[in-house]
Amino acid sequence: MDSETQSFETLISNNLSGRDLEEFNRIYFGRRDNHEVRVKESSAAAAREANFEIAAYAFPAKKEHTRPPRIVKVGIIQHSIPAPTDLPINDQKTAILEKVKKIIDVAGQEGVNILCFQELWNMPFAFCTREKQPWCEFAESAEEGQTTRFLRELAVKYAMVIVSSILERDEAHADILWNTAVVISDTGNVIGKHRKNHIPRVGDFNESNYYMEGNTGHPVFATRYGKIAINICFGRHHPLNWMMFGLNGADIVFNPSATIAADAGSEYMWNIEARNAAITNCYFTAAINRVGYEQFPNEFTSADGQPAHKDLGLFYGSSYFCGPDGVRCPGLSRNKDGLLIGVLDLNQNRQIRDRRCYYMTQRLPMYVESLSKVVELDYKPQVVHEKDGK
Ligand SMILES: NC(=O)NCCC(=O)O
Repeated sequence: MDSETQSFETLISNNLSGRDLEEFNRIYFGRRDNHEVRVKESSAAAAREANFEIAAYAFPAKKEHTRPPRIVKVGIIQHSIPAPTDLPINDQKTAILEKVKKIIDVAGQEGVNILCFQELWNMPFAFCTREKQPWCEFAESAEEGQTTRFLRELAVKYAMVIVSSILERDEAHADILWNTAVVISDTGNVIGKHRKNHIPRVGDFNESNYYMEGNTGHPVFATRYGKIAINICFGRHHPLNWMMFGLNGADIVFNPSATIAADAGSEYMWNIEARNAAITNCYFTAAINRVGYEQFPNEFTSADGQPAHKDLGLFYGSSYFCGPDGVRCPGLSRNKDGLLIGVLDLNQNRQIRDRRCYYMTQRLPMYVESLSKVVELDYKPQVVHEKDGK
């Protein structure tokens, strides 16, 4: 699919209809009817005006006798960078904040309770360049930086929890950088932060030149609306990363990402990974990707003998939600900004756990024993060979 392809879903709906489309939906998404939820006319109008897509889907649970429903409205935003990357840093950042504020306002009007952006949403994804200047200047304090201050106000205004993935400047520790998700409460306080656990070393994703693997473990943040966690981008290839957030009690795990169609990002894997994590860990997942091309002033190479270039390739958007039963909703487009809203009944998590018993059958002690052997220097892989060719 090239950058002109609007989305996987439009490819399907342009070519299937009626019973065939229903059957496709049943087999691929997990349900015939996607449970689309109507957004307010004013939200649709604001989205048209600001040129972004808006869509909402419900993920209901069965009615229970002993617990009321736990319905949470969750919003995810994907967006392209609006300003050229050769503008002064502050101008670029202001342009992004102004653009995304229009989408946040619509999320607020829709009553979104928890909102999450794409990875490093307030800057271009410049790590492909390997240049330290000027890109390191985008870094900010997680607690007191411009972006957190900007979001605190909006969090209070809309009584919204906001998850904001930024390049963190750790002033308390010699000014080093981290790739950090900041969790801002609906009270405006910073509840805490999580630093990216798995840093890519693939293709043009040269992030390891800028920051190290995170040191915050697998925190789950207890918000007014539910327990949430953040598995930042490359961590989606690591099942144990997803697993730990589940073991710590997450209801919803966000996967703010910056990924491209080429091998390094692998668009065909995007649809599977956050979905598989939702299934195996019996929680909701929300996968969020950047959109568009980001052109940098200087050429860089990929160390693969191919010509130097100035962009990473297309960030293909396609953000989506998946429920603990593995049912997912249609994704946002591949080439347009968007706000996707999931109306999630968190009761579904326990209902699926009771039904499928994946936690009960997990065998953690067996894996603890095996893994503790694997990390030993003299580990011998458990491979059984045929004896003497007999
Ligand atoms: N941002 C990031 O970790 N990207 C790495 C490529 C990928 O696996 O998506």
